[in-house]
Amino acid sequence: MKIHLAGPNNTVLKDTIKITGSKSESNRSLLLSALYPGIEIQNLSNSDDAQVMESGLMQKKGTVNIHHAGTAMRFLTGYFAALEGSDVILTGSKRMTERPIKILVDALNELGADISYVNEEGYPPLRIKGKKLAKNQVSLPANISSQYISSLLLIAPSLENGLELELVGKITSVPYINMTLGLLNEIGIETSFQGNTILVKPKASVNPTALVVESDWSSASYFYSIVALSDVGSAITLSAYKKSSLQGDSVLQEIYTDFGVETSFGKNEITLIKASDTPKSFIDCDLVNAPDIAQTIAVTCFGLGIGCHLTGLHTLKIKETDRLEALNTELTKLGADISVTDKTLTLGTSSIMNKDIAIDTYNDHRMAMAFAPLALRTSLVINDAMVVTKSYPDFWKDLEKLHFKVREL
Ligand SMILES: O=C(O)C1=C[C@@H](OP(=O)(O)O)[C@@H](O)[C@H](O)C1
Ligand SMILES: C=C(OP(=O)(O)O)C(=O)O
Repeated sequence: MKIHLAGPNNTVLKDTIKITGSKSESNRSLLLSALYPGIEIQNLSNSDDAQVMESGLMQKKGTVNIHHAGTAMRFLTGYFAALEGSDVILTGSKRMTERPIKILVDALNELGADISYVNEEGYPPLRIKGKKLAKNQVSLPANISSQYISSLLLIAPSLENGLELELVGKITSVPYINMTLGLLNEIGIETSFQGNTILVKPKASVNPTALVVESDWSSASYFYSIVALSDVGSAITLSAYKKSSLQGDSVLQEIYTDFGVETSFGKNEITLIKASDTPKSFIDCDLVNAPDIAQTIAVTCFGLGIGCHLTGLHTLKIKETDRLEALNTELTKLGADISVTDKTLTLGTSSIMNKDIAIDTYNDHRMAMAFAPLALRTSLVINDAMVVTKSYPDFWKDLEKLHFKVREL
């Protein structure tokens, strides 16, 4: 579906929006509840990625297709590898067959798993025959994707002797590792993370617990961008959020002060307020701990006409699409002065914004959602707009609530 998007007539925005649960917390919680009966999950994400995770966990034989969901691909690889009696082909979308998984497969096979490649070595689809994993120590490179580490950590307490992981190299996306450990701790599993070593103690069963998934901070980023591009006095309330979050993308609160957006916490909610019309003139930001908000920040800077230098982006090339190339192409179409390397993005100060440009989304939900706030400055076309269902199925409905004009073409 292709849409034409225009901003609201009144650009002082006021509304309240309930955002679905974090897909990262949801997919971890779903896996833990499959391993440990008695875990109840509240505010589960309604995203495609959580749905494929939930149905994947119910299978033990045959083909399991997780479409575009990186977390489901990586977490289910660990899950099936340690699930005695399972025999599955784990596969996904065409893009998923291009996203590397060798580091995780090598680590699991080293622990005693039986995983082989159906086609190309190092990439899905995988043939996984579940068995008891005999060893409890392994080391793996930590600079490509933290999801490999989280996958091992999630099954770790169910292994007879727990797990000791040694992380090699510079660790990327650290908050996601801490999120995994935080959830293990919430259900009573002991862990430690010191230097490059993570330890997880074994646990045969857990007490009945409710895991309350916080709403998704990466999804909140699009409203930060909308508020940044709106007029002073705008106030958008989002629920359900906690002051002490497991999600690294909650760093948005600090980053967006540079764009004049203040965050105030209420009970289970945040209000984003456009407090000032004088954003910083240049944004310098290392996003190694929060890669999923890179697209949002780059587009906010472009919308405000301010330059930026974003670093720590080396993982963006292996996500839903090569996000650095996608940003380069789409922002150039809009008139931006942009350059990218394989780990950085630089945007020059610019006042040009071409009108009615059709934004391609490359099967990447974040391309569609990151560009949408620009409708406050110019009308846009978003191609393949329903890509948003990967993490945020109600995104366009929520923009209509804010009086954006969303017209199907
Ligand atoms: O563990 C997770 O839930 C995630 C980890 C990050 O991936 P990388 O560790 O591959 O950067 C992030 O980009 C992804 O959206 C979700
Ligand atoms: C990278 C992402 O997801 P995944 O790796 O889980 O597909 C994302 O949602 O931005």
